[in-house]
Amino acid sequence: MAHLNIEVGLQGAVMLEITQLVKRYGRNEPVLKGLDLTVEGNTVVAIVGASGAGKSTLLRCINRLIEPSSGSIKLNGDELSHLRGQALRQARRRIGMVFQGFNLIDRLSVMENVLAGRLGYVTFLQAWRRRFPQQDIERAFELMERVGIAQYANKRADELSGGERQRVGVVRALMQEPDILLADEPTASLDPVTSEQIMKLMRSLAEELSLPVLINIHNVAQARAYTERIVGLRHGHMIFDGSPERFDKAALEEVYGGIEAPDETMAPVTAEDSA
Ligand SMILES: Nc1ncnc2c1ncn2[C@@H]1O[C@H](COP(=O)(O)OP(=O)(O)OP(=O)(O)O)[C@@H](O)[C@H]1O
Repeated sequence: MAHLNIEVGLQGAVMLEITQLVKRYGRNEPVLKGLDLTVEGNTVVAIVGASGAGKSTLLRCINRLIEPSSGSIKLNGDELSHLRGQALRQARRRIGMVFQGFNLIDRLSVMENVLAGRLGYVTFLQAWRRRFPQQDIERAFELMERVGIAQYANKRADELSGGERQRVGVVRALMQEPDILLADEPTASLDPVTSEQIMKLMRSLAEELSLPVLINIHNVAQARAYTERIVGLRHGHMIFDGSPERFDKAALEEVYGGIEAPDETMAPVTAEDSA
């Protein structure tokens, strides 16, 4: 597969800066309790933690699917946490999202699903008539070629395997020309081999497109093998932030509190895995 040489986002390194982020649902105890996180350049960051630690809440605050209770979220210096209406829609297209369940429209073709990533850029009429600019179609083919799904462009999305569907999800997110990619358990619905292929793909794309990627992931072995930085959440606090090499058994136990930390999640990082 060819490597990409597509300019995405702004010139220079992208920076996400989260300061003292708090999220409370209703009157409950906060789920995120004053989180600070800065991500730059093309770093691939794994967010790990036991179920309920606040991983999805963090990603949803960043792309503003939910409203942060307080704190600041800046993307390339622009404050996202208070945006509304048109400004929020414009900010959202700078944030690509990849989902565990792929979130494709089954009855539409792969190409139509991919072009959905451009909906934030075209007029209502263009979208309704499915008249996308030629350059969008060319970019779609280039990205589909890169991830190995160009031959399925005219197939219905529900005719593809899980791994192929997730590649469609990744391309759709990249069609937004995002400044950052967020992935919420992107491999949890896939078999182990396909999961590793998707992790490897996201890592390569981060490098090729100079895109920071934040991945919520339960599989610690994959986090260690395919990301450059691990952030561990526990009860809404960040209790680990470091390289995969530093994420040892003690760190694992601290993050997971002694639960959900089976031995196989400590599989060693190999050179081949990290390629
Ligand atoms: N919409 C909501 N309303 C109320 N509470 C919520 C809502 N969404 C999440 N929560 C609660 O917030 C806490 C953190 O949830 P979150 O989904 O962020 O955790 P997570 O680390 O992503 O877990 P998992 O790995 O199981 O997806 C949980 O206790 C959850 O029940």
